[in-house]
Amino acid sequence: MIGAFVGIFEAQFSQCFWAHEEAALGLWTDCGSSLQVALLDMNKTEAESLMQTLTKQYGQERLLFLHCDVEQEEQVKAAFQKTMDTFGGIHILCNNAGILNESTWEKMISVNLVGVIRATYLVLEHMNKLKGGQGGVIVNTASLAGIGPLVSCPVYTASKHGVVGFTRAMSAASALSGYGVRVNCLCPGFVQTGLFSNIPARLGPFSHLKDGTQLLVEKFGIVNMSQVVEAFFELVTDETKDGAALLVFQQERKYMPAVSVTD
Ligand SMILES: NC(=O)c1ccc[n+]([C@@H]2O[C@H](COP(=O)([O-])OP(=O)(O)OC[C@H]3O[C@@H](n4cnc5c(N)ncnc54)[C@H](O)[C@@H]3O)[C@@H](O)[C@H]2O)c1
Ligand SMILES: CCCCC[C@H](O)CC\C=C/C=C/C=C/[C@@H](O)[C@@H](O)CCCC(=O)O
Repeated sequence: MIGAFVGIFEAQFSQCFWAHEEAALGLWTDCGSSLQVALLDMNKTEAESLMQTLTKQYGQERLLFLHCDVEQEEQVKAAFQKTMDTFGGIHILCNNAGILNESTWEKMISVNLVGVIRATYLVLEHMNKLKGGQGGVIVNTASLAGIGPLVSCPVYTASKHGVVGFTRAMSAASALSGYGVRVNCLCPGFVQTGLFSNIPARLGPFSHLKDGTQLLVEKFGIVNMSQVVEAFFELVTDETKDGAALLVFQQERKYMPAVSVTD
């Protein structure tokens, strides 16, 4: 799991993650009797606090924290190899790392989109059945802004549209190639996390559009983190879901049908 500390996954991690353990373990024959988790993130401070909590609940042998910057190929490669060496396999990858700052838009593309592509290609070296892997599932955290434009965040919107498009194409490429790896994406609405704080400062040249964004927040409301984690597990455990974009609203979650140019 990448970028899973502060924010969406951190708060609900233990309650939801282990509640779905049996369903997740049932997907692969080589998983052993318990779910093991590698938490990769560049935020070591937050990691240490979460790891202490999880270790008390689930034991050190099932958890691994690895400092990893998704912008750095060698760090991602090393983190996946360490995970393989420690746990013997990788069956689920969640590409969750993401940032929002329209002033540093190249970095946002590098983390939010290029980082997802990089981690996907590197994990396939271990997951892909054609390379000796056991298959698996990849869930990329996109956003509702990956489906419809968030006017005040044009490049964030582009990065998330890219994640949705990459997910759908990678899913089809994997299926047609026989990799045995499903690829889905999560599209949550607004969630109260670090990324959602101090919004005007994050809008850069579009800070004058902050009021419109606030109206959108009031219109859509705030999604609870547990709703996002539950949606994540639906994409992991439902083997019929491949190339899916699951939208998570405050009151419901629903799938966004793929659009074809011949529709
Ligand atoms: N908060 C929302 O309203 C919302 C809604 C929809 C989607 N999302 C997406 O959810 C994901 C998680 O964001 P969040 O809201 O929890 O924000 P957050 O800032 O609380 O968490 C983001 C996590 O990603 C990590 N990260 C950032 N850059 C990284 C890098 N280069 N390498 C490795 N880790 C890195 C951070 O350390 C942090 O742990 C992001 O992809 C975000 O775009 C957020
Ligand atoms: C500034 C906060 C950024 C948070 C980014 C997160 O990824 C959450 C994005 C959440 C919602 C995005 C909604 C986008 C909606 C638009 O595409 C458009 O459909 C809105 C039209 C609404 C209306 O009818 O007025």
